[in-house]
Amino acid sequence: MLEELLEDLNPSQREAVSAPIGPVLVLAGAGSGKTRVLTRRVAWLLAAGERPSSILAITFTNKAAGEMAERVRSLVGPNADGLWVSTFHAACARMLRLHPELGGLRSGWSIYDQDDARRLLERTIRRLDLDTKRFPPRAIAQQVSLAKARLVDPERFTDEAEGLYERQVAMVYRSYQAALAEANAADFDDLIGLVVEGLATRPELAEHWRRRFRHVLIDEYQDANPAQHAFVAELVGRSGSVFAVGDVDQSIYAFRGADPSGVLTFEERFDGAKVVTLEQNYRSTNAILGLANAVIAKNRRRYAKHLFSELGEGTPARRYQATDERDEARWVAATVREFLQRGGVDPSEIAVIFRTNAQSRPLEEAFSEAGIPFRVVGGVRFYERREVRDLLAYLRVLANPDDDVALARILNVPRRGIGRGTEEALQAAAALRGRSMLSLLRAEGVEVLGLTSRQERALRGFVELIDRLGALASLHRPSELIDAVVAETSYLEHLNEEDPITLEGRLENIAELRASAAEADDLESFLERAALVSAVDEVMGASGVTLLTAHAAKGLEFDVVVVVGLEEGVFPHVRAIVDAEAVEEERRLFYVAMTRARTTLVLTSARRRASWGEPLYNPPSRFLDELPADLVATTAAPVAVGTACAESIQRASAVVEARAARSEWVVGDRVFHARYGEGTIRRVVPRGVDDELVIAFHGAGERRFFASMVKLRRA
Ligand SMILES: Nc1ncnc2c1ncn2[C@@H]1O[C@H](COP(=O)(O)OP(=O)(O)OP(=O)(O)O)[C@@H](O)[C@H]1O
Ligand SMILES: [Mg+2]
Repeated sequence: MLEELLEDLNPSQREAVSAPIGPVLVLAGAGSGKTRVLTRRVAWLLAAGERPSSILAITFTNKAAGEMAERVRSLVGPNADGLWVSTFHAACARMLRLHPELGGLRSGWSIYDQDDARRLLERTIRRLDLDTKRFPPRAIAQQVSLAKARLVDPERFTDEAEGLYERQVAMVYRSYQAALAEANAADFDDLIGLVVEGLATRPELAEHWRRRFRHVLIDEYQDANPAQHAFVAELVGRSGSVFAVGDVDQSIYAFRGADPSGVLTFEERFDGAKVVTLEQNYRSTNAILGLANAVIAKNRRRYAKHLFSELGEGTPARRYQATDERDEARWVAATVREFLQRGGVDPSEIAVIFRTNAQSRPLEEAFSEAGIPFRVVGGVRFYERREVRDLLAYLRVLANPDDDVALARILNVPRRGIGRGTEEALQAAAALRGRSMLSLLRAEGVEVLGLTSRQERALRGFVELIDRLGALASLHRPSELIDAVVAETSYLEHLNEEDPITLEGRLENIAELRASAAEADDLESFLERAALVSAVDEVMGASGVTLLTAHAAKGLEFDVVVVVGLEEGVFPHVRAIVDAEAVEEERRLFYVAMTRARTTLVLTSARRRASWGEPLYNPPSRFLDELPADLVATTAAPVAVGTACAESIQRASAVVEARAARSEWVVGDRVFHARYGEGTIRRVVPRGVDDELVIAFHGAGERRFFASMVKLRRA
């Protein structure tokens, strides 16, 4: 069994996987099998007789966690139950869920995501009579978050504050923490910070968790921040079983407080650490590696390493210089179309990577025009849609009556005559008495607010509504609770009144929320999952070309990668170009983007780019100059390519139309999909020249595909 787990690994990978229990660091470049080695180590520990429940494996996204858990299960079978594979945040949230007192919380506590946190900060700033123009909530949120990443609490922040402005920020930070505590809530950064503090100050609980997690494994270690390092240290101590894998060249979160030096100081942090390096890349061709290595070599702050690949020389990167961002997007769409049609590449094997989210819009338009299925990662995310947030806010109040941010959101949604004046009176009275809004109303009645009788009636009606729903909360499953909220509040009528045109889409979202709630055992675990899903988690699953930022692309791999917008001021980002260190982080980001590609790399830029005011004429990115000329093939003049593209788009559309016209599938057909297995066609929705198929798979739930792109058999 143990031997089997080492079979398809190279000698260095084996050495890492089978290292004696104790601190191990695997330092290696992109695509060298770090994630694979980490997964294998988990399986190896299990095969060596360690209990699954003694293992905590940390991944960068919830999605990666799910995949890793699945891979471990396929390696060792069902005895992986009890194993925790999750992000730092999700692991800490779960610990706090089991032991709220570890973080000074009460049971039923809420997680505040970035949007909630910003709202609460805004309220705090106003309450302190500060100007939200001088103290923009978004910027203050960033500062508070950076402080928490370094475990700097309000006291230390105050001590370190210089000048009036910083002292005022410190004051905001302090009141914000107080407001969080009052609401029995923790923001994202607190999840880590509270656990670290708890482990350091509550010996009995610390003892429990140290005994529980004998082995901690961490992927993407270079992007852990000091709070996360402290968390690991609290759990495993100086000589415990910690297995970290990382690549300093892929450190891209310094701007959020990540501390890549943690990788370099691993040997100081842990006694008797074993360090393994990997040199063979199993992902990319030598052409792609040559390009990536040449670029990253320009960074001064790094440890040089060699990467080689046995996947052949490969083809040079294709390079295209567009006239503007529309031309760029169209050329990319046409090129992608060619890969799909002639190259036979699966759409899910193609990624278009950009520096900032806003760059996706012209690409989305061009892809739609060309009839290419695509998905955008990190657009308006599911859990950020209004109707989804509204319903979640109801559930949150039911789980945690002190959750004031959620309460404020639904106080007058749907409209029930509770105006701004009432809300402000309620907030002020609650703040004055140091309790949450709902608990104040329940304890002292609506009369304490000195409102008109009409306002009182509206507010009383609201409390009764929450009490009615609250009575159901303990008896019903989360999905049924959603139904009850929708029914009791006449929420659908409210949506219809607001905007009948978007109603259908919103209903679909509610149905999706309901479906995802149906998978959860209880309200709290459902709310926890909803709060922790990140943009990156929405990467995989559906078919279609993936459009995503370089940050979101970390850890993933695709056959074809197109990196767009390679211009000074775009990539590297305009905020970075004046600062040598920031440029190095941008270069690492470009390195991450390029090394996602297995066989084909395409690099584009635009001469002119629309912006808020005047169009920008940015010179090509300095990174392009750093590429070895023999590994780049500049494509023909735009005009010629343009014509070729137009033809190929026409050809492609004809194919799509022909296929759609056949309308092969009808609702109720039973089908077989290579990846998801057997399923039934639930809906066929016309989308332009193509049909969208909604298929319910027995094993994999509901998935959507474009009829012309998905390969199905009749089952
Ligand atoms: N010994 C091996 N034999 C065959 N394939 C391998 C081997 N090691 C790794 N691979 C494959 O190489 C690819 C890259 O591996 P993996 O994703 O683990 O690399 P990584 O170092 O984590 O990359 P990144 O730095 O981008 O996160 C994967 O498809 C993996 O399955
Ligand atoms: Mg990896």
